[in-house]
Amino acid sequence: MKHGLSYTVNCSILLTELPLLERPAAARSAGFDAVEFWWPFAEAVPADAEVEAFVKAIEDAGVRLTGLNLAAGDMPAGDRGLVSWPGREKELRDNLDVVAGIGERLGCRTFNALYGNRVDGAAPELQDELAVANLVHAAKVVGAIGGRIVVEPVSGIDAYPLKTAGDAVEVIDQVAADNVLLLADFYHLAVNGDDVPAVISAHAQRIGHVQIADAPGRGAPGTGELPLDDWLGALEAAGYAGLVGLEYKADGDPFAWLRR
Ligand SMILES: O=C(O)C(=O)CO
Repeated sequence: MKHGLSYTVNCSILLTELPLLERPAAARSAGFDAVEFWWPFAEAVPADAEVEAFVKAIEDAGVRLTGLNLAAGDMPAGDRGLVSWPGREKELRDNLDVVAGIGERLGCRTFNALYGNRVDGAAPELQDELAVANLVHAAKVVGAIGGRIVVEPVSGIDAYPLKTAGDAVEVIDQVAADNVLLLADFYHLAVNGDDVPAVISAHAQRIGHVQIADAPGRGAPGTGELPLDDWLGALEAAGYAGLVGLEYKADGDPFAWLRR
């Protein structure tokens, strides 16, 4: 390893052979003390009992919840966030209250606000204005518990407008809140053709979270061609001291590469 950064297991993409609530304990058994999740409920505002079961699963597993995505719509159907989606403002705000409640109870302070896809019939400029207003609000809500919002460029969905770190930083600049930072997912950035070493040099101070997967294929490190270890070393040397989210797909033992 060319870095000393610690990992957090993304339990929405890993360990998916298990029911969601069993994944934190499986991450713990595999030797990790930190997990992160995409929004783990079908609804933006789930029933109290569902929230209780989720909180209990994390607490009982003895892991920390280190990251949580805001509700993002129907992810399997291709939705990637509500932040710029006209007409879903109330749902997003209601969701944020639940998110902050979970964050407060579990000590989670990093929240991924997926931007949302371009919507047919909506003017992109108006979607972008709405996104900035929603992110200002989100920053206030999670700021009240000492939290931060991270904004993520994503690959694989043409309609998702934030492709590069520069696209996300442009939005973050407009929000102009200290607790809104870049989520640098090296897989998404590389697949979208971004220059990851240049992103690290230009934006290391504004990176609030990092995630990794190899490309092509979004598999574990070593299954593709990305120099992830070099990039993490460069990121650490540039001052990043946060966690690295393991956000890849895996068959068999998902953590074998860490023991090699
Ligand atoms: O949708 C994805 O691929 C993500 O990384 C969401 O956080």
